Amino acid sequence: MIEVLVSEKLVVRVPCAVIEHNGKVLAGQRSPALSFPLKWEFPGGKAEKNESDEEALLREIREELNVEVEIIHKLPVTSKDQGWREIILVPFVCRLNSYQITLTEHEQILWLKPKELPSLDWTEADLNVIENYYEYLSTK
Ligand SMILES: Nc1nc2c([nH]c(=O)n2[C@H]2C[C@H](O)[C@@H](COP(=O)(O)OP(=O)(O)OP(=O)(O)O)O2)c(=O)[nH]1
Repeated sequence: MIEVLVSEKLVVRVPCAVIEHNGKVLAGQRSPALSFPLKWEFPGGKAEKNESDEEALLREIREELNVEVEIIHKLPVTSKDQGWREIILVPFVCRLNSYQITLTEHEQILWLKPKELPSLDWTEADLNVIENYYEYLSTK
């Protein structure tokens, strides 16, 4: 995991995936046992030492969903200040390359049309990701 102290604050880099398939997007609900319990997120997780954002993303998606994805587009980085640490979300639009999903960490997943995404209770940082995803869709 890469954790950098900047001005006494821990900065954590978290690549995450906006996975598209058949016009829908995958949303994952966090486990009740984790931080941000039961909030919705884009699958991904903290990068490890010496890992690029892309490598970390592909590894996390394999670990959490047991599928392969292909990166299509990098969305703007967004951050969430938690007081004691700052989470830097690095979102990538991805497509599925294998289709048999097995959940190892999430409580559940949902496939939603892009316009349906705001109906879920997302982590705060993800609201920016959704806005940036809409912006990306509008330019396609
Ligand atoms: N994967 C992912 N994490 C997110 C999103 N939004 C958001 O605030 N986060 C936060 C939740 C976690 O604190 C962190 C990702 O950490 P992680 O998934 O590798 O591990 P974790 O739940 O055990 O993390 P932690 O909070 O206990 O340190 O980023 C998101 O869309 N996707």
